[in-house]
Amino acid sequence: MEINKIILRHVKMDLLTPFTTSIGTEYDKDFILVEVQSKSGQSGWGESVSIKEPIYNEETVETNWHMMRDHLIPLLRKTEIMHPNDVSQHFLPIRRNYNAKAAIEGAIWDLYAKENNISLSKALGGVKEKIEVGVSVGIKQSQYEMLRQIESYLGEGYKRIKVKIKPGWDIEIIKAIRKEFPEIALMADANCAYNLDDISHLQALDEYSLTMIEQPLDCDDIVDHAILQSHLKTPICLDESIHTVEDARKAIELGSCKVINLKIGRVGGLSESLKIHDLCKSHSIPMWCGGMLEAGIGRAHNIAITSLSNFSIPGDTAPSSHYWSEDLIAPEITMEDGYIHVPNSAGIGFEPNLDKINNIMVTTQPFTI
Ligand SMILES: O=C(O)CCC(=O)C1=CC=C[C@@H](O)[C@@H]1C(=O)O
Ligand SMILES: [Mg+2]
Repeated sequence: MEINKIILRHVKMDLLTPFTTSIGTEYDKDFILVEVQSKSGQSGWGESVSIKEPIYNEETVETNWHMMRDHLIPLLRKTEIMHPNDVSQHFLPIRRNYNAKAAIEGAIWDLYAKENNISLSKALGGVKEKIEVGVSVGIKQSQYEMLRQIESYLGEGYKRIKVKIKPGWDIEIIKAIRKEFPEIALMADANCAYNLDDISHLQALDEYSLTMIEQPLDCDDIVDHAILQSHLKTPICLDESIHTVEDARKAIELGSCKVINLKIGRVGGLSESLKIHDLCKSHSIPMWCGGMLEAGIGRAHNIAITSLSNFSIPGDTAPSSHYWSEDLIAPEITMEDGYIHVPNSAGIGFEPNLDKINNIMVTTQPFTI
């Protein structure tokens, strides 16, 4: 692969509706788009999932820009990329900064798929032509508002409902949801809001047939989740705790979880995602693709990875119109009867809308390679 230019774009988009979790509320998204150009004239696109504040992980838009400009892009100038799998190897000397690494690596995967005239899904080993879509419902002001929102999402066809919980907004809201919707596929995401003193409290959730409880304990924990899982009937799903395939191996070996939420940005890119996929598949640990309120570029990458066989649970891959008044890709991502079709055109299968991107741009900088 003959990459000769990388363009970083810091953009800002307003969310259609604020999104509240146990760690905060997002009203808009600042994030970085990565365009990788090759001598062939093709462009590959990636999107960083880092947000303004370091509240989900330690990265921010600012740290991304610094890491990309001062460390990751200079590294690429000194190395040769024969295949996208080489990128994460070249990035190994740099610790963590997984969101920044994934955005660049994802753009290179997209470029590679385009230059080989195959979809990103096929380049990754995808097997599905359409994926089931779940939706993540933020914390609401009241039970009534939550129940009406879920009713509305079910009417749109979503295959799985994920609700956010935290101390004081957990047992009662899950009980109310189950009373009104006894049969739906329902899961809860705690975003690290509990600790081992809450074991008996969380055991109360076991009677509501949740498909999983996501990340109940600390964001870097694997050991205590194993203790908690031994006390719960409900499967634990890990999100924030899993940064590498080694984390996933340890979690599986310790029995810390029975499901893994895969986020391409959290694990440093698609190559690591494939390793985690194959490990989970070999241990019969089902996966789903988590969301980070991505715009269309990042969402397109999520659709591609979700087409792999072990992604057996609907992910947080709602269509463009769930998040944005206008997405930054054309065509936008749409959902039919709770499914999104996996593009079979080259690369991520969606073109960047450069007019939209220029209108929402905060700053941009090109780098020659
Ligand atoms: O992208 C979506 O639709 C779901 C977003 C979502 O649930 C999250 C986004 C960012 C951080 C977290 O609060 C949360 C998650 O844990 O998945
Ligand atoms: Mg989560």
